[in-house]
Order: sequence, then C-alpha cells, then structure tokens
Amino acid sequence: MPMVIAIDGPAASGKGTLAKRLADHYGLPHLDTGLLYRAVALTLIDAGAALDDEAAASRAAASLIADRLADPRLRERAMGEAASRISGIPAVRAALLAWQQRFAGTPDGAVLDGRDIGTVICPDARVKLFITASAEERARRRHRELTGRGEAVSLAAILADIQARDARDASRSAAPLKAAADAVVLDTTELDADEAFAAARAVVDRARTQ
Ligand SMILES: Nc1ncnc2c1ncn2[C@@H]1O[C@H](COP(=O)(O)OP(=O)(O)OP(=O)(O)O)[C@@H](O)[C@H]1O
Ligand SMILES: Nc1ccn([C@@H]2O[C@H](COP(=O)(O)O)[C@@H](O)[C@H]2O)c(=O)n1
Repeated sequence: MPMVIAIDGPAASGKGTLAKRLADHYGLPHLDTGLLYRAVALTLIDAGAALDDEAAASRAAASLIADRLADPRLRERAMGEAASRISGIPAVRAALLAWQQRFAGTPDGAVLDGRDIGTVICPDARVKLFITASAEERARRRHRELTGRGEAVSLAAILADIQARDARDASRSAAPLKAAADAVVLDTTELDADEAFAAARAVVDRARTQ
C-alpha cells in the first residue's frame, strides 16, 4: 500500500523542512505545494496582470509548467503574500488539484506539504501531520532564514506578514488552512528541527506497522 504522507500547517511552521527530511528518509518523492501557488502568482506579476484578475490567474494555473518551480524568485518574502492572495480563487485551486493528486499517486507513495493536503488533496493519506508553532517562534525562524540570505527585514514585519497570511489562509472558503480531523498535530515551538523530525518519524513508523 503506497505511503502517502500529508503535511499541513501555517506559514514558516517548518513543514517543508520536515517534509524534505521525511521524503529523504523513506525514499519518497516530495512536493512543496506552496511553490505551485507562488509560481502562479509570479506568472501574473511577470505578465503585469493584477493578482485579483481571476481569469488570468486561472489561465496561469491551468498552463503551469514544472520548469517554473525552479525559479529562485519564488522563495522571496513578497511571493508568499502574493501566493496567498491568488490561492483563494477556486478556479486556481481546481486547476492545481489534478497536478498534486497525480504526484501523490506515485506507486510507492509521496510526501506533500501545504495547507489542504490532508483535507482536500489526499484525504486518504496513510499519515497526516499538522505542524504548528507559535507565531512569534515562526517569525524568529523565518527572520533568521531571510537575514541569513541577505534580505534586510525586521522581525516585526515578518511577524505581521505571518499573522496576516495565516488569517487569510484560514478564513478563505476554498480549502482553508486547517488540520484534518484525523491529523496528528505536532507543536514544534519547543522542538528543534532534529527533535521535530524524530517526533514525525515516530508517527510515520507507527502507521507503517498498522
Ligand atoms: N523545529 C525547528 N526549529 C528551528 N527552526 C526550524 C525548525 N523547523 C524549521 N526551521 C527553520 O524555520 C524556517 C521555516 O521552515 P520551513 O521553510 O520548513 O517552513 P514552512 O512551513 O515550509 O514555510 P512556508 O509555509 O513559508 O513554506 C527555515 O529556516 C527552517 O530551517
Ligand atoms: N496547499 C497549499 C499550499 C500553499 N497555499 C498558499 O500558498 C501560499 C504560499 O505557501 P508556502 O507554503 O510556500 O508559504 C500560502 O500562504 C497559501 O496561501 C495554499 O493555499 N495551499
């Protein structure tokens, strides 16, 4: 039976880091689904289209190609906010659904991380994790990451970004950010990356023996 691991959580909670480590450990492919939304937003920005242009956003989502996911600009701070704005458009989500489900259908399984993996994309995943941490701790982690990459930004600005993005993602009507009823919630506020990985691995290993 394929091992699909669905990982959701708010911004900068560490779900991507964890997803990558779990994928390497279990030899599964990994998809960071946030990149799909970031790539749609970047396509609009590059075309000079408005982020609330629903028709243009839907076309960009429907014609998205994998090459776009390698663009380093997708990792920039502003792109998270832009992605969040277009991600509430139902037609965008519908256009990206098949792509994600195809990826999850890889014969041995896969690890996907995002906001709606356990609730919408892979409701039958063998393992569902919802990774969270306090907003202040998440902001500290993201601040360290961005300043380490040379982006000049204050901790307060990052905290405000994260809070606004989470509020928008959780309150939209199309596939909002939330833990699936059968997800294991892992609060990593007091855990370093190795401790979070060990806790997540214990959940996966338990599921593999059932
Ligand atoms: N448990 C942890 N303790 C300390 N730092 C961590 C931990 N987990 C991840 N990090 C660091 O926190 C930052 C955010 O992690 P990551 O990018 O994995 O979050 P994310 O949830 O995927 O973010 P986003 O939703 O914005 O894509 C990274 O710099 C990562 O190295
Ligand atoms: N499954 C998903 C994944 C992401 N989003 C939206 O994209 C934004 C950026 O995501 P990151 O994980 O790269 O930070 C995020 O804020 C969501 O609005 C989504 O809706 N569903």
